[in-house]
Amino acid sequence: METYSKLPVVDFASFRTGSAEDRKRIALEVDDALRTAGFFYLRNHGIPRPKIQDLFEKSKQFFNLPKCVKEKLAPTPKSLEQGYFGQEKEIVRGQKSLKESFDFANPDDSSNSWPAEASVPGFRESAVDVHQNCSKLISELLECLSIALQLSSMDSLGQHHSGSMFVSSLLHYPSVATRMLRSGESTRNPAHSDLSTLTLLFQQDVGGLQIADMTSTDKTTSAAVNKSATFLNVEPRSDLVLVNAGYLLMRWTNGRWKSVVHRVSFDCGKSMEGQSPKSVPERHSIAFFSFPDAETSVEPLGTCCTNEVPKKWGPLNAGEYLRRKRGALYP
Ligand SMILES: O=C(O)CCC(=O)C(=O)O
Ligand SMILES: [Fe+2]
Repeated sequence: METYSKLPVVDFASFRTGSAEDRKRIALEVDDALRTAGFFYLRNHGIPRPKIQDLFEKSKQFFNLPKCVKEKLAPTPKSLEQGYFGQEKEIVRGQKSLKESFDFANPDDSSNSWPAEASVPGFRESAVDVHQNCSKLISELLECLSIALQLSSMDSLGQHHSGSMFVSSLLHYPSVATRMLRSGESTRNPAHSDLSTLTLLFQQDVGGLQIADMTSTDKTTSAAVNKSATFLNVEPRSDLVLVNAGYLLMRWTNGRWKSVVHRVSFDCGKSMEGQSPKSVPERHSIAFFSFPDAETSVEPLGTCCTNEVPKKWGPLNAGEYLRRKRGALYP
């Protein structure tokens, strides 16, 4: 039987309350985790668990609504990334993913579309509350990253993240026949790396997330990594939040921090005992993606460029990059 791999666990408690040395130590731990695994679990992240559990409950009620009700919330061309995405709507390298999601942005964003209050009472309130808590955690994490990168407060990463481009995504992977996933006929979430600077991921007790061991391959594109790398099974931890670096943060740090390819399949790390081997149980997760403000020019930071590792990329306009990438994902 396969097992779960060990991911770094960083305790964030003393980042808020500790001394300057405590903050520096935590920044170094995060730096190390992002240089190696690209992913880490955060303990004492400060978001109350009941709030997350409540949103998982509301999310389940939402996905249980009739398809025709959910589809009324499909994004319009104007609100490209917000609303309901039905199963098989996302196409990556010609492969359809067996998942549905509901995405929303900054609570003030007029392009958000919400279900009628009576259909899932308290859904919007719970979602906005968690979104705001995640935004606050992102600000603290960016402060921590800026310490690791030795950036002055004027140049800190937080300066470019007002929250106007943050997106929350409620995800549901319905139960599916095991054979469909094993044969590669279908996928739950195809191998990809995130576009974000940082991503937060909340899980319950159904796993399935797999992360590429980037030391096992010399490939870099998601498709090639998917074929050639060893994938590590992530143990789902409902008490911790999973944090990872996306493409924009990798580019900003001149490759110092890895944007690691990952995918969702069935939970290989879990004993199949007591489960029906014919199907894999449904999985719910909540992802929060932080992006820099649209006008930001993302260019490798001076503190990340050396003679040994010269600047690898030129400037990239964050807003244009996102528009281009999202347009390709949801044609
Ligand atoms: O649902 C998950 O566990 C992962 C989701 C993910 O990787 C994504 O939406 O980018
Ligand atoms: Fe992802």
